[in-house]
Amino acid sequence: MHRVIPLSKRSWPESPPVEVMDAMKKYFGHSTFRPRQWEIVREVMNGGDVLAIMATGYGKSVCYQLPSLLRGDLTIVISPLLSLIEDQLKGLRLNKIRATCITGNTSQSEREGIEREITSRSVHFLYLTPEFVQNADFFLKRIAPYVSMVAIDEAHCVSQWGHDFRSSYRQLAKLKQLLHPVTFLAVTATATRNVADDIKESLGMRNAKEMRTNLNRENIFLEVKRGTRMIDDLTGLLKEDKKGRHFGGPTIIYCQTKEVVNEAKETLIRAGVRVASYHGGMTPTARSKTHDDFLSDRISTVVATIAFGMGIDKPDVRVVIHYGAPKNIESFYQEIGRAGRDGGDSRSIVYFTDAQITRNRSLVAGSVASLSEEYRLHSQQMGVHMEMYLTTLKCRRREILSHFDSLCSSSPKGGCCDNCDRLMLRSVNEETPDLEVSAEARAILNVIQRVYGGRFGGQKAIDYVRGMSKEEERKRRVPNDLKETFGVGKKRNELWWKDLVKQLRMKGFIQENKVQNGFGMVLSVSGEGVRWMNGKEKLLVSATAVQLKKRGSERASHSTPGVGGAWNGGSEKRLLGVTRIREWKSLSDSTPGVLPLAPLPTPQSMQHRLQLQEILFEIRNGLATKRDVAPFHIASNKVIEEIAAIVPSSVDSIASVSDWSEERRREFGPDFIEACTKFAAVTGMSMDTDKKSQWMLTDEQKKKLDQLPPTTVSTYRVHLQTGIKASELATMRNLAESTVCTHLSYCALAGLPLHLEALNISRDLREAVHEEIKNKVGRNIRYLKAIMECFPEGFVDYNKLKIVVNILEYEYGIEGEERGEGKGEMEKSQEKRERTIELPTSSTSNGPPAFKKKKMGL
Ligand SMILES: Nc1ncnc2c1ncn2[C@@H]1O[C@H](COP(=O)(O)OP(=O)(O)OP(=O)(O)O)[C@@H](O)[C@H]1O
Repeated sequence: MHRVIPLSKRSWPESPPVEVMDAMKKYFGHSTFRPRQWEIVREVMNGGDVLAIMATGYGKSVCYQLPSLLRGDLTIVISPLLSLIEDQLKGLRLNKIRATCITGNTSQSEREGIEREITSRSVHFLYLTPEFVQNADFFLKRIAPYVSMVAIDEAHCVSQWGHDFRSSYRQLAKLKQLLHPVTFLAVTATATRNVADDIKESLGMRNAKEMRTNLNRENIFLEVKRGTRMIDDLTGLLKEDKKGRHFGGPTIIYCQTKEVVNEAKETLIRAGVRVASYHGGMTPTARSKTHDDFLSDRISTVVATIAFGMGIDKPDVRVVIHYGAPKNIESFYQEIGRAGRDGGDSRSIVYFTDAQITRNRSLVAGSVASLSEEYRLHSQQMGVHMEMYLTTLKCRRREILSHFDSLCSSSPKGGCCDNCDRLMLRSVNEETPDLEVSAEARAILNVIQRVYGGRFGGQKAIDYVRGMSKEEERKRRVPNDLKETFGVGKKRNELWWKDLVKQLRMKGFIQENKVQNGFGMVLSVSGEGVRWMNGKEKLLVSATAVQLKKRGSERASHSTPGVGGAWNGGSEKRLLGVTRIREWKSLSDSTPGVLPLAPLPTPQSMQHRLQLQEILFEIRNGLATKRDVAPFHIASNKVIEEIAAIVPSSVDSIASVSDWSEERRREFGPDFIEACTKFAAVTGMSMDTDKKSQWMLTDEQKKKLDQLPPTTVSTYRVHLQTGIKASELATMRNLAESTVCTHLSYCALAGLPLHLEALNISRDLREAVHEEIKNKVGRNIRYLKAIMECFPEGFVDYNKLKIVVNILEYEYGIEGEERGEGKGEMEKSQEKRERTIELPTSSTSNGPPAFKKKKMGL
């Protein structure tokens, strides 16, 4: 054990000192902190309580484990699930860190043993369930002198505002008294303003610092599809290779009921997928087998109810499918957050039907009926945001992020969602415009509330404003002002009004209430709706397809700049002119500024690298079985890929592998080194290739690369090192060819050099595209389709076109940006471009999709 430094005796500096960085490298293998991690660690080590709201898979464990490792004292970790606790303990023990747990299954004698370990200061982490804490006052008082911190994982469970309320979490505040003095660190990925305030209040940490990271999980691509037949929907996503049929990597499929779980499992078994199920109707042993088989890659897919939510800690889940409309946006964010915790590209796909949305609404209305108004509205809001996510034609990512932070300051980037992709590949601006509906909204709200008294569904109110004869009788019985409302909306069709009612419900102006002792729901106007009705504020909604139909002439003109929700900059994005302001350099150009690359690997050496990777994966899996842990506990996929690239011959050359702790490197490194040495002897592969020596970029180029999303960086790294074709690159990255080409187009826009020959992009093609842009589309490069239509079929495809257009944008600049003549001006223009990459302004596929800060309410 380390020496114990009493809590108050040391003040930790703003930048992590060397000993902290050494511990980070030693225990976690990380060379840097992610933003806010050190701030959080520092604050709790200086004795302050913290509520940390960090994206799923961001690295909360570092925050609550590092303090005890540095100070050599004891942290109690409260964790909601036994499976999570077991996973954490396995990971810590492999690092030779003393950690233990007490759960309902711990015997009295085991508890006494643990207490002895604590009092002899030979344990760093004690994991407890909140249920255990409820009845353990005497035990906790006895160990109090040894505890310096309490970490509360999944802290949103404290709050009734949240999606996963656990009453036992509310008892945790007593730990402050029982263990006094003690620091609290509460961590969660899902806390809105209300939830955050409630957590602090309920845990008695009113003075806690609240620290938030960006919640955007940009490595998860978001897609939504209409559900059809299960067999078609699910099997249509399958891929086949030597590992059999799978969804492109470890996959979780969430279903709403265990019946659907079983049906999906049977469907996939018949399709040849290695799959198992997980739901509340199974025995704990059967559930635990599914969990273990999934962690150990014996099965590729788990079909589960949401019971499989927080408990899964597998870093390389590539796909999360929701088969059926999810109920609320907060649980949904947690569930899709199971994907891509290793930072790799991942997908979230939802299949839904309208009937499922209606059923969910009815369930929520039923379950919240007994709650107070504020909780009821919040619960309904979580459902409304989910519905908006499913049905929006705009960016889905923004829809999620704005639920947690209405002032969200993150700007979604490329590889974002199906809607952004759709909007990229268009020939005119098809962004849905905002529509002013103040008069119509006031009319229908008035009718719902005053004509029908909140006792009917929406149909009667719609018929009333449309002046339908079946509701005429009603007109005679209402005050005069309401008589006039009869028929005011007859110019709009029924679907138009239905969409408006839905929009008002989504805005929170209309509330749905379940019919008592019956089926269906009735509508009333919420307090917020009444406030708006009585005010003078205008109401803008994002027009639906039906609402647009009525506005044919307006529709043609809605490509006017400025109209169009989140999308930036109207319909035009014109190349500056015909003179290059700077030259974009290919890797084959021997122009100064691009350093020569190390010789590119031959196809044979690439083949060898892949073979070695497979051998190393096998070794890892063998070690995991022997140790009864999951393969990722031994080494992550990324670590294996790095080792296969280095081909180490000694412990020294394995030292540069990142995110691999010292203890793991020491213990498992020799097995991998031995395999590499044998393989190199047979194949003649060169050994000890320092991965860094393959980075031939200038410092300035590296800086630009750092500003791009991590998935783009990974694609670029492989492209740079291998110079292989886009199709091969896609296979290697396990991505679609269009995705890797989009990544490369971002690099081109950032001025980073590419292997253009490998991508089959000639100078002639670049010039031909430039000519057409100048002559036929008025230098407007916003819509790729319009450019594509200038060429005969088959001349160029979208993948090449998006790269070429971005090269041209880099070389010629964009109207409205400064055009520099001298060096200083050029640099200014360059700086501006760098900002563009951070906060992209393009809405076509020639750059990451753009989001207008103002429109996002940023
Ligand atoms: N500073 C860092 N540098 C590199 N990788 C990091 C860093 N911090 C954490 N990670 C990696 O991030 C991944 C997720 O970490 P961790 O399990 O702590 O996430 P989490 O926030 O608890 O996730 P969840 O919300 O899903 O429970 C791990 O693979 C971890 O190694």
